[in-house]
Amino acid sequence: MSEWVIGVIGGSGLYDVEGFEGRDTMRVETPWGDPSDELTTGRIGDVRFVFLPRHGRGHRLTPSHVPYRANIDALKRAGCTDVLSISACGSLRERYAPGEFVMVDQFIDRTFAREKSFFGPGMVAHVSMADPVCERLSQLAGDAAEKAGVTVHRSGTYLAMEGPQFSSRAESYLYRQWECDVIGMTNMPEAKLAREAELPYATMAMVTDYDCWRDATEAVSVANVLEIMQLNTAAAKKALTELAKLLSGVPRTASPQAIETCLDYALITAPDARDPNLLAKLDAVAGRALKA
Ligand SMILES: CSC[C@H]1O[C@H](OP(=O)(O)O)[C@H](O)[C@@H]1O
Ligand SMILES: Nc1ncnc2[nH]cnc12
Repeated sequence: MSEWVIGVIGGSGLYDVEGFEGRDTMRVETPWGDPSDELTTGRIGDVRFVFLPRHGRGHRLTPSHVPYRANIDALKRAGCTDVLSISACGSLRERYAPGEFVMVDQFIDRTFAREKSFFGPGMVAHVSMADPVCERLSQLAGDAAEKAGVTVHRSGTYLAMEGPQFSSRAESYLYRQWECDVIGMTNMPEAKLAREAELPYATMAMVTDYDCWRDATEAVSVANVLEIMQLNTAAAKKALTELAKLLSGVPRTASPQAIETCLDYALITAPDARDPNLLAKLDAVAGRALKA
């Protein structure tokens, strides 16, 4: 595997990426239903990208209704080697200001109304989420965002809440006590599913607001998120161009965290206890490990 194929999941405000050469769209069917939208493929320079708007074009899907399993399966079927999430988030820290980007390196998952695994009765797997993001991809995307002129924080804990309502002040204070740095509604279970699919995943979180803990600022609203998002998405698009430049001519090697083979240590169900129907659904995400 030597070519990079970067899957990009665009969040709120990022529904398309102009500037792909050889742009094409494709509908991908998955055993987990339809993904949020068509995939858009193309190249920036000589690097291949596959773009998927998380909430669908027109922002039709709530965070609870995003088909996370179908999205990750579709990106895997489309040949992605790595997946970059570009997401809006609220800041829980004074020093992470609106307009700045945070390369998330940890998550706390407080979502509760979503399918969180490709596995289940008849094929059980337990992947490690100790280090939930691909450090190499995170570093590269952070470097690219800096080259695009953005202030980038290289670590941060992302609290994933169910939504769709924003947090109460008491919740916002609590998450600060838990030492979370940013808050959003979507990157879990996405990161878990990417790991199950052996896809290196990183989150470029674009700060849009201070949630509702900060006395000096009005509480988050969609209006102020969208205002900042317009600036942030322009920067995110520039960052993708810079990422392509960084990857250009660099052969892809396996991730230093061996994410592409993590299922070798995760599958636990005995071969004769496996459910053939579930195995068939797992063809894209776990086909490599199940054949081994
Ligand atoms: C429009 S504000 C709340 C919304 O924005 C974030 O979405 P995404 O992560 O897809 O950029 C947040 O998680 C909420 O879904
Ligand atoms: N304050 C916030 N809480 C949850 N999700 C968000 N997305 C953008 N800002 C947010």
